[in-house]
Amino acid sequence: MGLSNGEVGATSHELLGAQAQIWNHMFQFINSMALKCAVQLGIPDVIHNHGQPISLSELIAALNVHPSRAHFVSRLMRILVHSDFFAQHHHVHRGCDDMEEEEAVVLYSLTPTSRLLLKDGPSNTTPLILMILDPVLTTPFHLMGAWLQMNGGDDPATICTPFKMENGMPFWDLAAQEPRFGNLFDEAMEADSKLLGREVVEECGGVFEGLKSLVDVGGGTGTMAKAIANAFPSINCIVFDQPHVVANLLGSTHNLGFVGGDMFVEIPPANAILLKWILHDWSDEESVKILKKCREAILLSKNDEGNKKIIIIDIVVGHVDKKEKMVDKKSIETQLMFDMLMMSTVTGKERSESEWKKIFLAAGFTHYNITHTFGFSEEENVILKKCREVIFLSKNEGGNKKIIIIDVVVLWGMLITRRRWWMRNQLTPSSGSIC
Ligand SMILES: C[S@@+](CC[C@H](N)C(=O)[O-])C[C@H]1O[C@@H](n2cnc3c(N)ncnc32)[C@H](O)[C@@H]1O
Ligand SMILES: O=c1cc(-c2ccc(O)cc2)oc2c(O)c(O)ccc12
Repeated sequence: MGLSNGEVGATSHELLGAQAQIWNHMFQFINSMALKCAVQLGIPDVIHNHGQPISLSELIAALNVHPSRAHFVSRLMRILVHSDFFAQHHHVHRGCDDMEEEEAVVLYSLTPTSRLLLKDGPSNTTPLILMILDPVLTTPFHLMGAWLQMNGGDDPATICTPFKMENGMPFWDLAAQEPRFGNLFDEAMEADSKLLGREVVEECGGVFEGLKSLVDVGGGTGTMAKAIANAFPSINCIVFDQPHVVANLLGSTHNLGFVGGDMFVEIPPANAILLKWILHDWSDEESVKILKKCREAILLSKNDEGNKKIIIIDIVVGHVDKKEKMVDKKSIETQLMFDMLMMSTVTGKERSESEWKKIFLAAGFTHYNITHTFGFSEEENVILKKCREVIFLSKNEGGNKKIIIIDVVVLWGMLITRRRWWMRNQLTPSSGSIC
C-alpha cells in the first residue's frame, strides 16, 4: 500500500519493517545487560548446582534477590530463554488426589552456551563478559560521535581514542594504574587463554613441533604459555609483557619463565614468537614496528633445524569460505564489533587478509599462511567450526619462518562441542602465499 505522507517508494509494510529493524538494533544493549545480570546473580551456577531442571520458585529461593523483586526474575529468564542462554520446559504437576487441579510448572535448564558461564567450568567466559560490559569500556562508546568530529592530528604519540577522552589516559596506562580495571582485564584475558590454550595445543599442535624456544609477546599472566610449556616440555617458553604485568609471577614448570620489557624496544630472542590478541591493539605503523622487533628476535635465535616462525592469533575480517562461497553474516558482525571495540579503546583495528598482508610485507616478511579456526557459520541452527591456514614464510632468510594467523571469533562453546565432527567431515585447508 502506498503512503499518503509524501514518502516516495516505501510501502507501509516496508516502513514498519524498517522501524522493527531500528527497534531491534537500538535495544541490542538490553540483551548484553540481561546477560551481565544473569552472570552477576550467578544464575548458571545455581541451575548447575541444583543438579536437575530448576523451577522458578527454587531459582528465586537460591538467588540473593529481594522478595519484593522476586516476580521480576521470570521476566529476566524469559528474555534469556529467548536468546538460548537457558532452556525452558513445562512440567505438569498432578496432585495425588484426583480432585486436585493439574499445575504446569516452568523448569529451567542450562544450554551449551550457559555451560560456558559456569564459574568452575573448564571454559568460564564470565570474566570476559564482566570486562567487556564494564562501564570503563562501555562509556567511551557514548563519545564516538564527538571524537570523530575532533581534530585527531597527525602525531601518533598524541593520538586520542574515545577511551582516552573519557578516562584521561590510554587504555594500557589505566590498566596499569587502576588495579580494579587491570585485574578485570587480566582475568578476562586469562579466561580467553584457558579456552584457547587447550584448543591451539590440541588442534594446531603441529605449529610448535621442532621449536626449541618460544616467547609469548604481550603474554599477560602466562596462561597461554603455560598450556604450550606443559604440552611441549622441550620448548623453553618465556612470557614477555610490561614489567608491572609480570612482576611477582613465577614459572610453574622448568620450561616457563617471565620477562618484563617493552616490545617496541627489544624482544628476547627465540625460535618462535607468539602474538595472541596483540597486533589488533595497534595501528599499522605500530604493528609493523612490533613485527620488525619479532623478526629481529627470531633471526637472533639459534636452531639447527632452521625452524623459526611468528605465530599470530587474531581475527581475519571477512573470511570467505571458499567451499561454501559465502561470508557468514553473524560471524562478520562479531568481527566488526571487535573492530569498533578496538577503535573505541585502543589505536588498533581488526584486519582483512589484504590488510594483514600489507603489514607483513612492510615488516620484511614474504610468505604467510592462515589457519581459519574458531570461526563459526550458521547452518541448520548449528554452529560449526571452519579451518584454514595461512603461514608466512620468509624465503630470503633461508629458514622456515612462518606466521600463522588463527581466526578467532566468539561462541566458543558451540565450537568445542561441534569441533571434532567438523574436523572429521569438513576440513579443507587452503593457503595463501605472496612470494
Ligand atoms: C590484549 S592483551 C593480550 C594478552 C595475551 N596475549 C592474551 O591473549 O591473553 C595485550 C597485552 O599486551 C601487553 N602490552 C601492552 N603494551 C606492551 C608493550 N609495550 N610491551 C609488552 N607488552 C605490552 C599488555 O600488558 C597485555 O598483557
Ligand atoms: O586486545 C583485546 C582483546 C580483547 C578480547 C579478547 C578475547 C575475547 O574473547 C574478548 C575480548 O578485548 C580487548 C578489549 O576489550 C580492549 O578494550 C582492548 C583490547 C582487547
